[in-house]
Amino acid sequence: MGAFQDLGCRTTHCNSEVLQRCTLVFLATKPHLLPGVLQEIAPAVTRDHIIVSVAAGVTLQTLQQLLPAGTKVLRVMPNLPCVVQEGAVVVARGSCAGEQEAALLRSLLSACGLCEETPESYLDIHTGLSGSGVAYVYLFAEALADGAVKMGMPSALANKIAAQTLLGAAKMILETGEHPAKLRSNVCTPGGTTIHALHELEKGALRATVMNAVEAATMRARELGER
Ligand SMILES: NC(=O)C1=CN([C@@H]2O[C@H](COP(=O)(O)OP(=O)(O)OC[C@H]3O[C@@H](n4cnc5c(N)ncnc54)[C@H](OP(=O)(O)O)[C@@H]3O)[C@@H](O)[C@H]2O)C=CC1
Ligand SMILES: O=C(O)[C@@H]1CCC=N1
Repeated sequence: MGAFQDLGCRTTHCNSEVLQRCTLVFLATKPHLLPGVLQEIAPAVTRDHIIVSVAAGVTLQTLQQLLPAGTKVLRVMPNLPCVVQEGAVVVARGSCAGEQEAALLRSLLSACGLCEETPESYLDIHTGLSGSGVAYVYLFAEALADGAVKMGMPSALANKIAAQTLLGAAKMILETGEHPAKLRSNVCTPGGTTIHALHELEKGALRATVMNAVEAATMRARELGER
C-alpha cells in the first residue's frame, strides 16, 4: 500500500468508488470472479468510462452483456515480462470502443513492451503463445541450467548463462528479422555439437510438445470464455 501512495496513487476497497473517480478502469481479477465484479459496477458505469479487462478467456460479448448498452469495452492480454517493460500485449476492442480508445490503450501499454491491436479471436491464441508461454520458457531455462549443473557448472552461473542465452537468442530473432529455423541452422556446424544436441531434442519431440502446450492453453482460454 505504501508504495502506491509514494507514487501518488489512491487506493480503495470499494469498486464503485473507483468508477466515480476514474474514467479508464482496468479489471484484473481472476476470470471466475469477473462476472460478479461486473454486476457490482454496472450501475456506476457511464458512456464516459473506458472499461478494460485483462481476464483470460472472458469475451467481449460477456463483458458487454454484463455492462450497460453502449459501454466502451476493450480486452487486453498481457504477459508477466510487462513488469520489466519487455511484455507482449495484445488489445481487442468491443463494438462501442473506437480508434480513440484503442489508440489511448496502445500508447499506455506500449510502456510495457510490444503492444499490438488484433481481432478478438487472436487473444486466446496469444494467451497460449505468450501469456502462458512465459512459463514454458522458464521451464526451458530451468532445464538448460539443470543440464549444465549435471555437467558440473555451479547453479547460479548456469542460471545466469541460461537467461542470457534466451535473451540473446530472442534479440537476434527480433533484430535480424530472420526465421528462427534459419538462425538455428546457422549455429549447426556439420558433425558438430549443436546438431548432436538437436537430434536429442527431436527424439524427445520438443517441437510437437511445445505446439501441444500452446494448443492446450489456447483451448483452456476458450473454455474459460464459454463459462
Ligand atoms: N498472471 C499472469 O501472467 C497473467 C494474468 N492474466 C489475467 O490477469 C488476471 C489476474 O491474474 P493475477 O494477477 O495472476 O491474479 P491475482 O490473484 O494475483 O490478482 C487478482 C487481483 O484481483 C483482486 N480482486 C479479487 N477480488 C476482487 C473484487 N471483488 N474486486 C476488486 N478486486 C478484486 C485481488 O485483490 P486482493 O489480493 O486484495 O484479493 C488481486 O489484487 C486474471 O484474470 C488472469 O487471467 C492475464 C495475463 C497474464
Ligand atoms: O494461467 C493463466 O490462466 C493466466 C493467463 C495467462 C497467464 N496466466
